[in-house]
Amino acid sequence: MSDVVEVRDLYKSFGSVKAVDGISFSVQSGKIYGLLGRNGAGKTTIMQMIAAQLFATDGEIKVFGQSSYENNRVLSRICFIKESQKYPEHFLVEDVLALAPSIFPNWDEEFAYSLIEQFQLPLKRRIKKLSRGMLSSVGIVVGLASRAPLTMFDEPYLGLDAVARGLFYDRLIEDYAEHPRTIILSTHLIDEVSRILEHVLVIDRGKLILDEETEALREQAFAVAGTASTVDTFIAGKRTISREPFGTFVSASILGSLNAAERQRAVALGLELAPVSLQQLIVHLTNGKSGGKEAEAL
Ligand SMILES: Nc1ncnc2c1ncn2[C@@H]1O[C@H](COP(=O)(O)OP(=O)(O)OP(=O)(O)O)[C@@H](O)[C@H]1O
Repeated sequence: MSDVVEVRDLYKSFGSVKAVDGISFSVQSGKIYGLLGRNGAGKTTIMQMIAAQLFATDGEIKVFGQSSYENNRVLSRICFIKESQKYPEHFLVEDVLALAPSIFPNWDEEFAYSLIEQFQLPLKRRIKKLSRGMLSSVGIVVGLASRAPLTMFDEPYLGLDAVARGLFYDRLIEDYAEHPRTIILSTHLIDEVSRILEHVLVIDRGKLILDEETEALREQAFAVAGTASTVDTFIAGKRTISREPFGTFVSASILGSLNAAERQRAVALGLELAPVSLQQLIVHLTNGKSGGKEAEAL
């Protein structure tokens, strides 16, 4: 698989703030990446540098094998949907759709209009009169219908309700299956998006602290649920990430994998086994690396 983005020893400072502090990673083609981390971790700054909207203080970024700065061949293959996307003052929703084909060579107009309908966006309304959620929906429509080979969504769902977020995930995964491309999604809602992420990059205070395939991560832990005493007997001696009581029941997350005999024992004891929450696992794995409480909630 070829690399769409290669980031090597990347630094970005704003005065004394080290927003990005020596990061290296690669993004492979045809995968969905989650760029995760707490507020101020450096996610937006990294995406801005990939999209050539910000100069690095030091380090190297290659996108499709080249520098993206003032490079139209590369920039025409990137769609970057920002959290605070700005549009010209007078723009209507339909003006955004009319402009898009000149920016994105793979723009699919029919798909765009079907998304506009599904997100219930008013074509004739001024962008500046849209609600926060509607504005996010416009970004999502552009991001999806652009079909850009590298599409980056930076917290694309501010103000979006759960129904609209579900619609976004469903349309993204369906369209991605038909038109494979590389997607980087920055988000705090890890569990909500975990089903669509194939790879996670976790940033903490400007540093990359986790770079892992989602499947490999999931195999590092499991959840077990049942009556408190049975769960406690089963997890004795195992590395417990969390233990949550629900009345007389308990659900516990354990680090490590189970062999066949242990699985059989769990079933015989009447316990339920399930994959662990990605959010919980990432928080646990990153706590040690980030030095404590800071990673408690991503
Ligand atoms: N233009 C700027 N001038 C000064 N500091 C900045 C600037 N842009 C970002 N920063 C700082 O750089 C750090 C990283 O910010 P960034 O926006 O990349 O974080 P983020 O991970 O995207 O956060 P969030 O999840 O809240 O959007 C923060 O400390 C932020 O205050």
